[in-house]
Amino acid sequence: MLEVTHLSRCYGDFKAVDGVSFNIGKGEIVGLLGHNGAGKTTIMKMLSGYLEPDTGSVKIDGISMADKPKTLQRQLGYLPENLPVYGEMTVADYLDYAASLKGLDGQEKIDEIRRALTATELADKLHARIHTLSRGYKQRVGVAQAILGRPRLLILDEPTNGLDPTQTRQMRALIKDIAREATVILSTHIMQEVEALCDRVLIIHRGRLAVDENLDQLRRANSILLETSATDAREVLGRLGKEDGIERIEPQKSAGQFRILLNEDANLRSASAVIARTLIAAGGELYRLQPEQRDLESLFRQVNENSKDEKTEALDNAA
Ligand SMILES: Nc1ncnc2c1ncn2[C@@H]1O[C@H](COP(=O)(O)OP(=O)(O)OP(=O)(O)O)[C@@H](O)[C@H]1O
Repeated sequence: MLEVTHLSRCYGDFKAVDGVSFNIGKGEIVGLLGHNGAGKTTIMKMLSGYLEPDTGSVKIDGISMADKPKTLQRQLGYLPENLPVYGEMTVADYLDYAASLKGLDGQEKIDEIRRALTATELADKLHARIHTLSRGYKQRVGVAQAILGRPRLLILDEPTNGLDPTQTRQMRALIKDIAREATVILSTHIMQEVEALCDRVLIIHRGRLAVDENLDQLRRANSILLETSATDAREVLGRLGKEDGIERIEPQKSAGQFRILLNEDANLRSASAVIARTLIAAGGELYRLQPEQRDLESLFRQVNENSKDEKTEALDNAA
């Protein structure tokens, strides 16, 4: 549905986005995660056609943003990082204006504004001027304008930024609901946000795509933590091999603790059973045998550690 190829963008000499490519399928909710300044907003501005890339392309269903920006912009909804700027306008006037920009008119425009107001629970603020609204309500106005015209692609830049816990919960429920009809890409630097909402995560690090991972796959454990009295467990388990699902055994810092990496297609339960049986048969006591949980946090840490290693290597090479 969305096809992003080798997207790059500089501000002066500084490369904010560097060769980013990914595809997003229909109905996916994808989280763009990264530290402050990683390049998320710059990517989202290019996806929505508000900023031209220096190189690379953005295509929706094969149509290029560079060739048909107006056509594509009418099919997408964009919640920018900064909230609606027309503070003097009432919510009703602003949504009317935003709907016109999307090419809506007549009864269709009225129906769409009504739908957006209901979805964002804004009906009682219809005649309020935007600058008098709380941050959470302003954010809802931003989302309401983004969903006008039932966009097939929704681009949300930090949708829960500045919201209180109740508003955050409501906003997440709203996004999930919208995603039943549309593809959603949202940026955040909050890992829980991605965990709560997304099917897939793209981690941006210094303008580059460092990780593109399906969250279900990430959660699926593919390693086991073992603690045993058998300090020679490595040798004992060394008799097991790939046919038992075992890829590699890594001793940990403490004696008797091991990390066992399984083959990609290994069955966790049968591999655990084989490990337990083998150790006990060799006279070892088993204190702990548990799947290792891989999560976003460890992935995020890994990205930063890899980048530190690369920096150290570069410095070593330069010396
Ligand atoms: N208009 C601009 N002129 C110069 N530099 C810019 C401009 N916009 C962004 N940058 C720089 O580009 C880099 C990426 O910025 P961007 O806003 O895309 O990051 P981000 O991941 O969205 O950050 P945050 O999480 O803080 O919103 C940053 O170093 C930022 O200072």
